[in-house]
Amino acid sequence: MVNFTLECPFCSLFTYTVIAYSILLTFIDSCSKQELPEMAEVIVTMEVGSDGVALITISNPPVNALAVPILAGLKEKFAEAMRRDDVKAIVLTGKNGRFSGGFDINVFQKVHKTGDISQLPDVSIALVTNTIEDAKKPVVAAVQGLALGGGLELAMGCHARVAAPKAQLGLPELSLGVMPGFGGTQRLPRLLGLSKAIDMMLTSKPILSEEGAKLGLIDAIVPPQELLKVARKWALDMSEMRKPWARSLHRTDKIGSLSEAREIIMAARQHVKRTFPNLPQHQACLDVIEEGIVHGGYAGTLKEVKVFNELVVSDTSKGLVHIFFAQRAISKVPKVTDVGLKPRTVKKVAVIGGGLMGSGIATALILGNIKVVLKEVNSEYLQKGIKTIEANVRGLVGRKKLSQAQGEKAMSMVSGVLDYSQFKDVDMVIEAVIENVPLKQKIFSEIESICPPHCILATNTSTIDLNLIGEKIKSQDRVIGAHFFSPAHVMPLLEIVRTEKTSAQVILDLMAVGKAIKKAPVVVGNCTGFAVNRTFFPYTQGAHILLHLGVDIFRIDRLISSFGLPMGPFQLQDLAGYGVAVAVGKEFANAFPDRTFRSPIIDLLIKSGRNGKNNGKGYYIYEKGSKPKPDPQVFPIIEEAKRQVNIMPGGKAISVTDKEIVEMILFPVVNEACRVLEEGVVVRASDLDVASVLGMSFPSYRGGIVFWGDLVGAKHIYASLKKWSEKYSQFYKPSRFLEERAKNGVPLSASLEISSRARL
Ligand SMILES: C[C@H](O)CC(=O)SCCNC(=O)CCNC(=O)[C@H](O)C(C)(C)COP(=O)(O)OP(=O)(O)OC[C@H]1O[C@@H](n2cnc3c(N)ncnc32)[C@H](O)[C@@H]1OP(=O)(O)O
Repeated sequence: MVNFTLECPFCSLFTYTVIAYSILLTFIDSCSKQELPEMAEVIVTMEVGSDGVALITISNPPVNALAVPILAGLKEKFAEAMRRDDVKAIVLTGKNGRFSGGFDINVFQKVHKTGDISQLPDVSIALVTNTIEDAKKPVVAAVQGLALGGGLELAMGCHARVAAPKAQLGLPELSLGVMPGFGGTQRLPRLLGLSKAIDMMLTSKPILSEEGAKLGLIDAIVPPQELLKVARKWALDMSEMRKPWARSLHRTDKIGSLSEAREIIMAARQHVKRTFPNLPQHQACLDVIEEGIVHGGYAGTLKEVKVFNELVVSDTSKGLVHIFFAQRAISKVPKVTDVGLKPRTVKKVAVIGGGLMGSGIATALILGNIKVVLKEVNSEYLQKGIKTIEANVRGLVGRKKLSQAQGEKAMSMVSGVLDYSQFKDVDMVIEAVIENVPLKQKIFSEIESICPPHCILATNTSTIDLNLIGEKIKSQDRVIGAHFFSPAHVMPLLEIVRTEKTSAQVILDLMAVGKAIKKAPVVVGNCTGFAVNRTFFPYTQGAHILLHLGVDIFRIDRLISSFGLPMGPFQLQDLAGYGVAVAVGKEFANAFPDRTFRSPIIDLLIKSGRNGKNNGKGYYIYEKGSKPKPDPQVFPIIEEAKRQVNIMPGGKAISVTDKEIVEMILFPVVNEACRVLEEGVVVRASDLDVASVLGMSFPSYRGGIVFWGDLVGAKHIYASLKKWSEKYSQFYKPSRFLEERAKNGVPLSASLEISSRARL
C-alpha cells in the first residue's frame, strides 16, 4: 500500500494520509512481489508551515530513489503547492539525511527485460522543467547526504540549493550505460562551467558540497541541523525578491563563447575515443551537451530525452545495470547473512609469508585499520616483506590516494615477527606461503595449537583444495579461503572459499573484514581453482590452441584488448610470470585431464631464457619507460612448439575471422562457467559475473562472463564449441549444462530450479 500524505486545506501543519489509488496501481504494476516490503515507505509528503513555506519530502528508503510513484507524488505535491494561496515558496528535501540517490534503477532493469521504454516516466520536461523550474513560486533544494543522478537533477531544477557539509553531488549515469536524463547534461554545465561538468559526467565521480559551493552548484553550506531553517528562509527571501531567483536552464554566464565551448567538447571527444572506445554513452553525452550549447538548453533537454531512450536499451546499459545489482547481491549469502548472526570484530590479523601476496594482503589490512603481524622464516625475507608494504603505502601517498599522515598511521599498524609469540591474541591468520600442501598442513597444525579458539584460520591459496590444507587439524569449521588477487592491496575482489565444514559465523566474519578493507567479498565453494581461476583456466588454454592452429598471437592479444579486457592472454602470461603458468597448469591438468590442452610453448620460452615481464623478455620485449613491444624473435620458438604438437589441419594455419578468434578464447571460459554453475560453486550466476569483472577485469559493460554468454546466446555458444571440438580438440567439448540450456532455450543465468522446471 502506498500512502501519500496530503495537506489539510484548513490547517497547514496537520497532515492526513490518503491512499493514492492511481499511483498504487502504477506501482503494483511495475513492481515484483519481492519489492513489496518497501512499499509502505515509498511516500512524498508536504507540510505547509505558518511561514507559508511548503516542505516537500521524498521518502523511499534507503536512498530515496526516485521510483515511479515518488515522481508522480512530486508532481502532485508541486501542483497542490502552486494551487494553494497559503503557499508562498517551496523547499524540496529527502528523508533520513539523504536527498536522493537518483532515478530508480530497478525501472531500467524492467525496461531491459521487456524492451518497453514507455515504462520511463516523462520527468525532464513535465516535472523538472515545467513543474519545478518554471514554477511561479520559488523552490529551494535542501540537500543532505547525497544528491546523485536524477536526485541532483531535481535539485538543479530548483531555483537555489542549500546543502549540509560533505553531501555527495554527482551525475553517475554514464556508469550505468545511460546519461543524465532529467536535464543534467544541460543544467550542470550552466551551473558550474563546461569543463568541470563534462569531467563529472564522463568520470561519474561525485564532488562534495564544499566543492560544489566553490564552483557555484551550491548556494550555501549550512550545518545539518539548520538546513531546513535556512532553506525555508532562502525560499521566502526569493519569493519576496530579497534574493535573486535563477532558472539554471536559461543561464549562459558559465558557458563561455561558442568557440571556447566547442574546443572543450572536441578535447573531451578525443579523450573519450582513447579511454572508452567501446562505450556509446560517452560520445552521446557530449553530443547532447553540444546540442544545448549550440541551440539552447531547452533544445538540449529534448535531445537528451531522445538519446537517453536509445541508450537505455543498449547492451552496455544492460550489462552495467546488471553489474550494479549483482555487486549488491553478493552481500546476501543464504544461511550465512540471513540467520541472525552478527559479525565478530577482527582487530588483529597475522599474515604468514611476506612475499608479493602476503605483503599485499598485509597492506590491504592496515589500510583498513586492522593491526597486522607479518611472519616470515628469516629476517632477510621479513625485511623484504616490510619494505614491500612500505613501498605499497608510499605508492598510494605518491598517487594522492592517501595523505602522508594516513600513510604513517597505516605503517604503525604492522609489525614483523619470526615466530608465533604474537599470535596468542590474533582474531585471524591468513597463510600466504608458496603452494605446497605439506608446508600449508604443517602451518595449519601449528596455528591451531597456538591461536585463540575463536581465531579464523584462512589460507590465500589460489588453487589447492581447502579440505587438504585443513586435513590434519581438529577445528575444520574455522578453515576458510581468503583468496586475494594480485596486487592484493589494489584488486577489489576477495574470493571467500568455504568448505562444507566452514561455519557460517566464520564466513560472515571474513565477509565483514572484506568490506572493512574495501574489497568486494564473493563467497564461493571449494574446488580446484575455486570460482575465478577455475572459470578462467581455459582462457590461456584457448589462446595456446589458437597459437598451435597457426593464428598470430599478437593479433589474438589485440582482439582481446579491443573486446575490453585490459590485455590479451599472451601479455597476461608475460605479466604473471611463467612459473605461475606452469604451477597452475599442473593443478588444472591433474583436476581436469579430459579438457586440458598441453602445449610445450611455456617450457620452450623458459628454455630460451625468457620469463616474461620478470626478465624483460617474453612474447613481448619490456623496456623501462616504453610499452611492451611484440618480439619477432619468439616466432621460431612458436614454430617449434607448433611442430611438436602438430594440430594444424593439413599442416596449414586455419583461417578465422576476428569475431571467431574472440569466441574461440572466451566460449571455453563460458563453458567452464557452466560447470561452475552446475556444481553450485557460486550462490548465484551473477556472483560469477561480479567475480569475473573484479577478479579478471572482464569488462563490466559486458555484464560479466555469464551475462555476456546469455547476451551472445547459449545456442550459438553450444553450436560453435561443438563444431570446434569435432574439428580441432576435445578441449572445446560443450559441457552438459551448456548443452541442456541451449537445447531447452533456458538462459545460462537462470537458477538450477528454473532450468529443471523447464526440462519437465
Ligand atoms: C534519469 C536519471 O538521470 C537517471 C538516474 O538517476 S540513474 C541513477 C543514478 N544514481 C546512481 O547511479 C546512484 C546509484 N547508487 C549508488 O551509487 C549507491 O547505492 C549510493 C551511493 C546511493 C548508496 O551507497 P550505499 O550506502 O553503499 O548503499 P548501497 O548498498 O549501494 O545501496 C543501498 C540499497 O539501495 C539501492 N539503490 C541505491 N541507489 C538506487 C537507485 N538509484 N535506484 C534503486 N535502488 C537503489 C541498492 O540497490 C541497495 O539495495 P539493496 O539493499 O536491496 O541491495
